[in-house]
Amino acid sequence: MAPDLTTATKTTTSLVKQASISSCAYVTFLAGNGDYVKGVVGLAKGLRKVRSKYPLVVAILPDVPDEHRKILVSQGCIVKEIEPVYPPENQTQFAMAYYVINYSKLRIWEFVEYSKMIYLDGDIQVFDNIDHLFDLQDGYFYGVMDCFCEQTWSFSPQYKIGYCQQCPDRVQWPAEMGPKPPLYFNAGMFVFEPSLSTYDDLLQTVKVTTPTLFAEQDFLNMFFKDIYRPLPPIYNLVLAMLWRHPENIELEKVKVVHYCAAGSKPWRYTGKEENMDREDIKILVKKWWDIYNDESLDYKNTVVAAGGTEADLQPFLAALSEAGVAHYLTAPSAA
Ligand SMILES: O=c1ccn([C@@H]2O[C@H](COP(=O)(O)OP(=O)(O)O)[C@@H](O)[C@H]2O)c(=O)[nH]1
Ligand SMILES: OC[C@H]1O[C@H](O[C@@H]2[C@@H](O)[C@H](O)[C@@H](O)[C@H](O)[C@@H]2O)[C@H](O)[C@@H](O)[C@H]1O
Ligand SMILES: [Mn+2]
Repeated sequence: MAPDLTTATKTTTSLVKQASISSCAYVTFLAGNGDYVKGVVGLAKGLRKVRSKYPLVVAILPDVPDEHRKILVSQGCIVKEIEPVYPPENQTQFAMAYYVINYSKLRIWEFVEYSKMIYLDGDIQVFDNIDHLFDLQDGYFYGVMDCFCEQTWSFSPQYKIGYCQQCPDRVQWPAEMGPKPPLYFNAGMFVFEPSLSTYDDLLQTVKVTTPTLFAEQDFLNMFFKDIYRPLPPIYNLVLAMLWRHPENIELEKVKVVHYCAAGSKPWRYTGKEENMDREDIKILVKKWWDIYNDESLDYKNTVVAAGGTEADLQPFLAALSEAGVAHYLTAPSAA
């Protein structure tokens, strides 16, 4: 017996009231006409599965095809087109050539219709509700510390001496190399506050900052170093931590998984790359696919499961969208 619309209406009204106060949202970034759109669809469904009460905004570059945009809207995402941001002309070899497009992530600071946002890469999945992170104290930049031990870091001074912030006593930072690097976050997940003044400052600063190995991730670490506050690794498991620093990870407590290790993107997974034949990796990839393939988590089914057809709920969905609240009502748990 589907709940009557009165219930849905009450839920809607309270959600609209709440959102207009907090105006929070998750945000991710999509570029190109390739298969990362699958990552974003998986993320949208994962946030629904954990019953997040906030919407997912997708900042897309102009090269994202209409067909992908329609898929994202059909999954309840708020799609916002952004212009690319390019670093100054440079001879720098990025750790991965395509990192140059990641500077475009900086546009999300312009989304000032939201007071606080959580950025998540498209190759991230949220397996437990993390809405409580929106209650973190304002005025800081929150993210999870990265690891410097993977091959992708081989051109960095840290890698060359075997130093990693995840185990600072294994190899001490030598005094002759100057001060120890400040704590460094992985830019695949962070909690931030959109602000036009910060946005302008970011864009001005990027124009005069020489690009380095990890592109916008290095840039953001430099820019926010004075207000950066580390979050526990459960909020952004950089997969390499499983084999580089297993002592720092309790996999059963992890809430957010970042499929950034080489060969770990679930939608391209073959199991052939180094470490990709590990049992924990196979389990995490399957967990991603279970959500991606779960039709009960599709936006259109969650609206119907809330007791109405999409047409019945249009006025309320429009109000929700206006208030920046999640586009869907909490459906009976799919699990
Ligand atoms: O062709 C691409 C490459 C990257 N991205 C976006 O940029 C983010 C950062 O790239 P990636 O996650 O591959 O970097 P990694 O975390 O693996 O270093 C991705 O998660 C996507 O959100 C994209 O949309 N299309
Ligand atoms: O453009 C630079 C990127 O740098 C980061 O990815 C890296 C980092 O995690 C390394 O520590 C890993 O070794 C590596 O595999 C991985 O690609 C961010 O996840 C991504 O969003 C983006 O900012
Ligand atoms: Mn990533």
